[in-house]
Amino acid sequence: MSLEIANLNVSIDRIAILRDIDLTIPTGQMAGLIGHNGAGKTTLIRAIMGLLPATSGSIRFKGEELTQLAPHRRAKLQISYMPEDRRLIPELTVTENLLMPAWANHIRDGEKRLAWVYSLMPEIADFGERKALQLSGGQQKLVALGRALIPGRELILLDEPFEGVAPVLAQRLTSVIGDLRGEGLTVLIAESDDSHSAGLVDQTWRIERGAVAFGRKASAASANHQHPA
Ligand SMILES: Nc1ncnc2c1ncn2[C@@H]1O[C@H](COP(=O)(O)OP(=O)(O)OP(=O)(O)O)[C@@H](O)[C@H]1O
Repeated sequence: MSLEIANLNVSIDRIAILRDIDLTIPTGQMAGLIGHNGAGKTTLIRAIMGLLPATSGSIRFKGEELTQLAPHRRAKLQISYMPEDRRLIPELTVTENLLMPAWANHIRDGEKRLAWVYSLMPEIADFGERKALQLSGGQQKLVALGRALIPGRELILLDEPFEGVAPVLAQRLTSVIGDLRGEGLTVLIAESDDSHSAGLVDQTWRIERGAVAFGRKASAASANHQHPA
């Protein structure tokens, strides 16, 4: 079941921020959401998460109309998000930060999920006992991705995952996100340009001034996906 957004309008303080957004991501695919600063990427992600109400329109996932569901009910649909500013709890260890959504959402197999995240990113297992505040910005992005993956088994929304990250770590993030293929996850990657996501995604949606400008298939990524090397 895909993510299907239709005629979505979102206002903040009565100012229309998102206008008639139509966007679909088939299940298990990766999509890029590309737009300049202020185009509305974060607003769209927050609306999907239920952190901002829709003025009108529909967001459907797994057959459920999300606009009618409270944020904690959306979490039960195994939707999660990696915020642009990471929002780790600085005084907690990496492991504690990763397990936080499992505790908050009463996820029973949180430890198993943690082991899976550590297998995807062994480097963060190495500093699992360190406090989040001791990590570099790029390392924190890896941890924030891992934290999103603990509850996000169906749909994850990545808000500028590569922003402000040194090139080597950005490459590493790209590779980890690429490894999510075949896990059955539906993934949306917001970026100001497609420099990192172009090689990852099946399709790209462009957003300008709160409206989707166009969507297209990223044929190279689709082809790679269908015919893995
Ligand atoms: N709390 C708010 N109050 C008023 N306007 C807001 C608020 N949040 C966002 N906006 C406005 O909504 C528009 C879209 O912002 P949004 O953060 O979604 O853009 P973005 O594409 O994610 O860019 P950025 O990466 O700069 O955050 C911008 O014009 C912004 O000024």
